[in-house]
Amino acid sequence: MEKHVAVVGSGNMGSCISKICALNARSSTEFCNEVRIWVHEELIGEEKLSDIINTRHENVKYLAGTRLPENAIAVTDLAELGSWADILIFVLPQQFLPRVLAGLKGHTRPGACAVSLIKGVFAGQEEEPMPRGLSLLTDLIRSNLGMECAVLMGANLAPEIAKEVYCEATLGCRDPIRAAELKRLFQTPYFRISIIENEFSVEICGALKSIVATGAGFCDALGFGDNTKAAVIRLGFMEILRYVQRFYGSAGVTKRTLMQSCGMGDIISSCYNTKDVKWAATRSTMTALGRLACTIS
Ligand SMILES: NC(=O)C1=CN([C@@H]2O[C@H](COP(=O)(O)OP(=O)(O)OC[C@H]3O[C@@H](n4cnc5c(N)ncnc54)[C@H](O)[C@@H]3O)[C@@H](O)[C@H]2O)C=CC1
Ligand SMILES: O=C(CO)COP(=O)(O)O
Repeated sequence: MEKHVAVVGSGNMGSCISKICALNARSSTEFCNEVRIWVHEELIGEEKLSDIINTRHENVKYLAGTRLPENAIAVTDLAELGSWADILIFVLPQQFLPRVLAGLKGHTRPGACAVSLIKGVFAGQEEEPMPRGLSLLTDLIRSNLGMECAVLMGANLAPEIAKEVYCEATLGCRDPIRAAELKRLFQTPYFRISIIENEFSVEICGALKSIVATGAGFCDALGFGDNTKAAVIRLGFMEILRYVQRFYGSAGVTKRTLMQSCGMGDIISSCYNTKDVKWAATRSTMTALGRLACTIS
């Protein structure tokens, strides 16, 4: 039976991965030709974004200039999507995940699985019906939807993937048969997938690299050069290693994972060109942090 593939999220990266999956599905007998993308509906002028994607085959807001395959179909009903999909690929900013999971809960197919591309951790607040404190985003997906969840992380700047410029990604998946299936869904000549069995290790790398990228952005804001930034990257990398050994030693995060695209690769690209580094590098961020430091001291 052909598997139904759904991408939950239609931003920069969601559109890129939809394009990849739709092209791979088109030339495969393993996956259903139609790949559905869940769009958080918004108006672009007078037109709905989902209508624009389905008629012009371009996500004009989040990935303008890239043609999406015609078998990538935008949808807006989460429950209907959940009831249809065998593989749910989550790729949306983490703050929206709880609401999206609530919309999918109770509307999933038996035997369906998930893959998360979302980088970060969930910080639960008291008033939310979610766990308090820090949780892995994949644990939220597993516990809310009752399905296995793999991860796909790497040095994967969406605008470059959209131009089909070579990059690598790491698939964290403990089940070797599912890992091979997902690799067939995601891999292209310009998007090369390596498999690591330890899902947790891949996910935690994607979460922690943002802290290092923020440090690299502060270097930019302070006018430090590339030597200092290289030191921040090296020290940040060592700190990630120490952090995971100290807090998750038994979870088996190894240097092998850290040397993959999800580790070393993502830290390098993120310290030069992500929203994290750009945010940290702005003068207003530095001014706000300076004020905060004065308040604390
Ligand atoms: N695994 C990987 O290698 C990569 C992962 N990412 C991750 O993918 C995630 C998504 O990033 P992008 O696609 O760049 O996002 P983006 O910043 O381009 O797009 C924002 C998305 O949020 C949606 N949105 C806005 N308001 C919403 C709401 N109230 N509810 C639900 N959705 C809403 C928008 O429709 C849009 O799809 C992030 O967590 C990012 O870290 C990004 C690049 C590579
Ligand atoms: O992790 C990322 C790319 O690898 C995400 O980058 P942005 O946050 O700039 O979208």
